[in-house]
Amino acid sequence: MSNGKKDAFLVLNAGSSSIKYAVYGTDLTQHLHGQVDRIGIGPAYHGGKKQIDLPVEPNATHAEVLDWLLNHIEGLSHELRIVGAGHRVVHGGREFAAPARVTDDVIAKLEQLAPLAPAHQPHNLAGIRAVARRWPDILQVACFDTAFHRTQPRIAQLFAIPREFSDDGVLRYGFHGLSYHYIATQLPHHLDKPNGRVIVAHLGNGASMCAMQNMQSVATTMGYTALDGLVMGRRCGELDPGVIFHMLRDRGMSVADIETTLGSKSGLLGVSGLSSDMRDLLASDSPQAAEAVDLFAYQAIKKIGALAATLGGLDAIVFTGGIGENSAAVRSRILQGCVWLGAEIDNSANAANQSRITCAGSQLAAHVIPTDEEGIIAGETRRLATT
Ligand SMILES: Nc1ncnc2c1ncn2[C@@H]1O[C@H](COP(=O)(O)OP(=O)(O)O)[C@@H](O)[C@H]1O
Ligand SMILES: CC(=O)OP(=O)(O)O
Ligand SMILES: [Mg+2]
Repeated sequence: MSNGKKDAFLVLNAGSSSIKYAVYGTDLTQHLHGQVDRIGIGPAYHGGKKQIDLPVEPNATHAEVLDWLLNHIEGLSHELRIVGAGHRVVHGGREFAAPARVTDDVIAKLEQLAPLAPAHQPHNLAGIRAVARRWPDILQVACFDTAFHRTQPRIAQLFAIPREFSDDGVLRYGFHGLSYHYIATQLPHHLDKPNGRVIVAHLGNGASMCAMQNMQSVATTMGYTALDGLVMGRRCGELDPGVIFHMLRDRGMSVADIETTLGSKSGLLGVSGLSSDMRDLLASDSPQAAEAVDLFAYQAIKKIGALAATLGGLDAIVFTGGIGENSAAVRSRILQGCVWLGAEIDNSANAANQSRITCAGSQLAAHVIPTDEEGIIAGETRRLATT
């Protein structure tokens, strides 16, 4: 405490279409929490019960939104003194298997990983730099999306390419690890068999699944980058690598064109031709929007089948992330494809976003658990601040 102000930690979580923030006391009491979403479409701010359109252009960048947000947070938190900041950093590569204090050397290493997470890492690093400018000399902690998946067995991390690549770190790292870490801490409060065979589906603008056994990651759908796996808002997910040769050779596309096409013009946006936002697609009567939603559900069902096979069966599935937490329609579509695994959906529990959305006695339990990446980052920031 200084000047009557209470010490506090700021948490920033920059996703591909959102920036979430929170401010916690040193006892981890949450003082503020909010987010700007729909970045790139028409940013809107939600904080507490307030939802406002931002005083920025509809196509405002993450950097412009961040600038507005830090001013806004400072305005809201004048009784607090920011003494540390924790950041979500999407790619930690091979080196960062645990949260790290940010130093110039750490920033340089994270910068090198930025090409592997172009929709995230630059925003994560911009957040670190913006905080350093505003609150020089405070402790900053980087918490990695990749770290939770380091428990995957080697076989789950390997691509079937020549060994020299894997030896150099071309491996399935997996992402959304802060979300999976939080959900793992919640499984004992929700599931009958928290140590059993569980698939957690983090369905947001980026989407992935994690197969857990004993609450640890044993397999995941994202890979070396966050492009692999499920259909996402703007990312293609699983793709035959031959399509890339076709784009290069037969369409004369550059590497940069291909990266933009697969990383920000594909997924729900590319298939629907309408929007990357699931809410827009569900509200639309266009056949292309319906096909995009069909493909999203189809790929999710397919990946559940594959992950359930690696687990040798399935006890529970947990939905989280913007779509997973809020869309009864999408959860219902996915669970209809899990009847063979013993899912009996409870439609009224599902419509109400309740914690358990399958009937009592359903062989496969399905749950909705809101994620809290910010809470995990705050805990880690305090841990590093006090050790
Ligand atoms: N009520 C809803 N129904 C369907 N989809 C929703 C709903 N609320 C949010 N979403 C979806 O969640 C996505 C954002 O998820 P979120 O996990 O917050 O994103 P990010 O990946 O940027 O962290 C939006 O693009 C939108 O498609
Ligand atoms: C890794 C990733 O896809 O994150 P997000 O869902 O926040 O875009
Ligand atoms: Mg996210």
